[in-house]
Amino acid sequence: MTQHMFFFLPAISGETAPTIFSGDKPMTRTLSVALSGQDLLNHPFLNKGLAFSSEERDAFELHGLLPKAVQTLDQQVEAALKFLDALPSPFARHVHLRELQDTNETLFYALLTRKIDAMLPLVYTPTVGEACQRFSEIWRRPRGLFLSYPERESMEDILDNPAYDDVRVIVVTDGERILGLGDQGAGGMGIPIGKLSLYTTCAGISPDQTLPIVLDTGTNNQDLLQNPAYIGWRHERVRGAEYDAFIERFVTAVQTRWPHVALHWEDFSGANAAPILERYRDRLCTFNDDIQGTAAVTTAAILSANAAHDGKLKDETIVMLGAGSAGVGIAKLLLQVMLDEGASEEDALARFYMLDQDGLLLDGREGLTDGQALFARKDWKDRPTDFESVMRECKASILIGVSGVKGLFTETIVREMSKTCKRPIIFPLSNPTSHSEATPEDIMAWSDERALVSTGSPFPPLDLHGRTHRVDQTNNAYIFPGLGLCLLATGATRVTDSMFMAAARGLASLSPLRSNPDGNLLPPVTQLRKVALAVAEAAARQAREDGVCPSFSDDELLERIQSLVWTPEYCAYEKI
Ligand SMILES: NC(=O)c1ccc[n+]([C@@H]2O[C@H](COP(=O)([O-])OP(=O)(O)OC[C@H]3O[C@@H](n4cnc5c(N)ncnc54)[C@H](O)[C@@H]3O)[C@@H](O)[C@H]2O)c1
Ligand SMILES: O=C(O)C[C@H](O)C(=O)O
Ligand SMILES: [Mg+2]
Repeated sequence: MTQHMFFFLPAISGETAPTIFSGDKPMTRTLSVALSGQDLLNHPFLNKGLAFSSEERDAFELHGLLPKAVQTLDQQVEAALKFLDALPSPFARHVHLRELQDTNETLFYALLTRKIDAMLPLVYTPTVGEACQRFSEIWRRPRGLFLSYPERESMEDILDNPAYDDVRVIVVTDGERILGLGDQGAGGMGIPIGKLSLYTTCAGISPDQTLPIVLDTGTNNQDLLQNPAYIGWRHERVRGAEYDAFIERFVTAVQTRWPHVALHWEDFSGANAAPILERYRDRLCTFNDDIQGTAAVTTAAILSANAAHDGKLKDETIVMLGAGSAGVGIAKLLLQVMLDEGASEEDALARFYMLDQDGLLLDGREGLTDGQALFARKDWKDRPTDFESVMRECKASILIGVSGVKGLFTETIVREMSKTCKRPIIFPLSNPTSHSEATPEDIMAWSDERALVSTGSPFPPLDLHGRTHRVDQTNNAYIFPGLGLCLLATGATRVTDSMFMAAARGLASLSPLRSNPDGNLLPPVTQLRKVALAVAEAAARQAREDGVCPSFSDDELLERIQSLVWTPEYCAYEKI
């Protein structure tokens, strides 16, 4: 395979995977490259476009293939920004950025790392949602793997391709619950691609060590099934034992091919996400981002709010609107915080009110999962279970929206909550923007500007008391890149819940609110690199404590984390 060429430097130490750069600054290194001509230009990881020097153009037979000008990476970044600016919509910018990613990854990541606040909403939430919905229109060239049910017998052969020898982290989806947009079938591929571009942008994981995968087990989205241009397997979703066997085959194949890989599950339906996590979490190094990553970032934001007024979580009353992967995941981690604060399990559970589309979860309701049953109320007999009534009666101080439904946090709800709570914590976390339970602007107006608001998708800043206030984005992007970095650096064999708790506390320690009473709950997205390093370090210490990785010293941990960080800069090439 042309992609498997000799462009890596030797591993830096021990089991650490090969990296091109070390530390946060690029080292002026020379890379030995075997490709030349069109093959070199077609290799997104090696292509430099007009940045090939004239000596390199001699050595790699590039004359004639490139126009005469030689540009620097800075000039390329400037030109790309100008071009992006002129495009008519975020979607058009997403499509152009994806093209850049597929043709020149160094330039793509230089743009992302230098302009992360502007680029994040384009390559990730919310624009990635539209990209998934329109994936059949924008699919241009292969990136990652589509493993379809009808081709399951070839799965192992597909993974065997030497092009994937260096893969260390996989993000996999089956596309059934893409953000709040439902079943997007094979179009769900936009999500693993977007998540992995954050592993590189925020945590510096080298792009050639990442692999996005869609398990194409069909779709029940009628629009896709009837769309002649649909790129996926035109078939209703495979369910039950056949689905489980397909997932089992996939996990076994992954484990055989890459025994030390970190496997990240994303955007599976509520019915499949938790059972898959439970089935595999003790078998390999794996986690579910919607359950565990979301729990950690939400816990971090709430711990930050509590710390600001010396409060304890065990004294709060929490309403969770949405009882799926995210809702149950968040509630479980918050419950653990209360237990750590010294609450009894009974007292702590009494602090939770969890609702789904059928209202408050009550003990004995049929069809509850184990996670939901834990939070089902035992004390609510013969009382109304609809959201408004529950809010009226329970006097919530924290309201979290993970329902995927726009507008459920109404004026009545927010005003009701603000009557009994001085600083209501209100987090409409559903994505994308169009599915948010409320806008920050409305919440602030309805709470007389007293609420602590945070959303899942990016929102414009607020004008509060004459000051501009950034809206926090409580999104698992604050956790998974750093967690992935921790897994690669430590070689952890398992991912424990306490590693997510440590990640949450590590993130909370960076809260601007700690030093400024008017500050935000979370650092800005411009600091996601710093955040990823802090999360990686906190999770790595916990991994060591939990005995799921060797007992590295603190210095060794830090060194291993830092040595993995890849920086998007060109290096010089010499011909093999
Ligand atoms: N901010 C983040 O980092 C983050 C992370 C994960 C998920 N999310 C968002 O959270 C939402 C849910 O994700 P999930 O993985 O938990 O999905 P899920 O399908 O597992 O769960 C959705 C839950 O919402 C409930 N629900 C649906 N309609 C409702 C209604 N009208 N009233 C009350 N509850 C209702 C469902 O019954 C279910 O319990 C999505 O929009 C997703 O984008 C955000
Ligand atoms: O993808 C995101 O922006 C966060 C989360 O994983 C989601 O499913 O909404
Ligand atoms: Mg998700």
